Amino acid sequence: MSAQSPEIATALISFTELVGLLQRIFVRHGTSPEVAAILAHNCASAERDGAHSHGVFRIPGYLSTLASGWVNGTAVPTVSDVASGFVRVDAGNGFAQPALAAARALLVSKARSAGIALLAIHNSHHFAALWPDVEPFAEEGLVALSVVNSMTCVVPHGADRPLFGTNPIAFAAPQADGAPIVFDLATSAIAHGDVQIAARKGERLPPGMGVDSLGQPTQDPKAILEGGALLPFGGHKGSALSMMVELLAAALTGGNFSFEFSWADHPGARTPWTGQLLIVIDPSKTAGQNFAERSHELVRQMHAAGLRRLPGDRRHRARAKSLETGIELPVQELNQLQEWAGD
Ligand SMILES: NC(=O)C1=CN([C@@H]2O[C@H](COP(=O)(O)OP(=O)(O)OC[C@H]3O[C@@H](n4cnc5c(N)ncnc54)[C@H](OP(=O)(O)O)[C@@H]3O)[C@@H](O)[C@H]2O)C=CC1
Ligand SMILES: O=C(O)C1=NCCCC1
Repeated sequence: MSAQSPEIATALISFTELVGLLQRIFVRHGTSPEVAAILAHNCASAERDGAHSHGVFRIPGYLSTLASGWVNGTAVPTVSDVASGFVRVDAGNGFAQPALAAARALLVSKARSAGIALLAIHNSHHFAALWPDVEPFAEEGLVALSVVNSMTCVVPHGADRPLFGTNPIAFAAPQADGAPIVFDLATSAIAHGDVQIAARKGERLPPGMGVDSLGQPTQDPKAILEGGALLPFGGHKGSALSMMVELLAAALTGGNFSFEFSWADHPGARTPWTGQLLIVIDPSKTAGQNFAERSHELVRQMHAAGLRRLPGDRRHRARAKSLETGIELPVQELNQLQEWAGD
């Protein structure tokens, strides 16, 4: 997540301008205006927060995927109110974020009345950071947890070949007198996007991230991308969490496991066709209005214990800077975006 290197010419663009630019790109490449608005906001938010592996870096992957016919950019999600605390969405082979948007009001009203509600999305593609899916719930005083599975590229701990996806887990909780507490982490030692960025920059990875095509440990990102694989974070522990993500995001939703789809017939396709699960809790039903105070107290004690950085702090710093001065993009990248938008 490093800043742009000084020798690359950069330009500044406001968050609103970037959202508009990305929106025009998506529409021009085959999405509906509604889908474009959601994806553009998501992608620009990642760039604004310095989450570069899931910001504008992802645009070529979105466009080649749309061009391949693998994903339906105009899909209209089908929301089913299946049980008191359970909402199901068929994303119609479209993106996961519009499916979440379509079910959001029902999910929140169920969580507020029952105390907890679950959203199961299937037949969906998630190509983005996961924190934008949970953070807004915490801004409304709710606790949210989400998991999504991706594509086979991680060797389960103790196995011989890749099976799991990079399978992130994101969590958000409200905090009194502070931004929501949010973390979002891949269950692989490193996100696939960061391996691609390292390969593009010609950088080596730290040890313990992946293996080459012969299963030997490697720090070369290209060896991981070209026939190699990633490892779970924390050995058997991350592997167990990744397995849990496969179960919750795929088996429980009706989506594909990370190993159950293939891009072979759709050259250019990059988006995982899987599932996503969200659990939303209204803490006022369990801990009373006290929850946000309690989470603040935890943060206070963590700081008192010497903690300098909480998950989310780096993003919030990047966000504040982006909103103050604009989002910094390499000029070449900005020109390319404008060309794709037909500007
Ligand atoms: N859609 C998909 O299928 C997939 C998406 N992804 C996305 O990739 C992104 C990157 O994932 P990943 O590489 O695992 O993320 P990181 O390892 O960069 O960060 C994971 C979490 O830990 C926090 N953190 C990082 N360093 C520290 C530190 N020193 N002290 C305290 N907290 C820290 C981060 O906060 P902060 O953000 O503030 O740095 C973040 O919440 C995620 O947004 C994820 O959703 C990953 C896999 C698949
Ligand atoms: O960075 C990753 O890992 C992924 N991001 C988007 C979807 C595929 C996996």
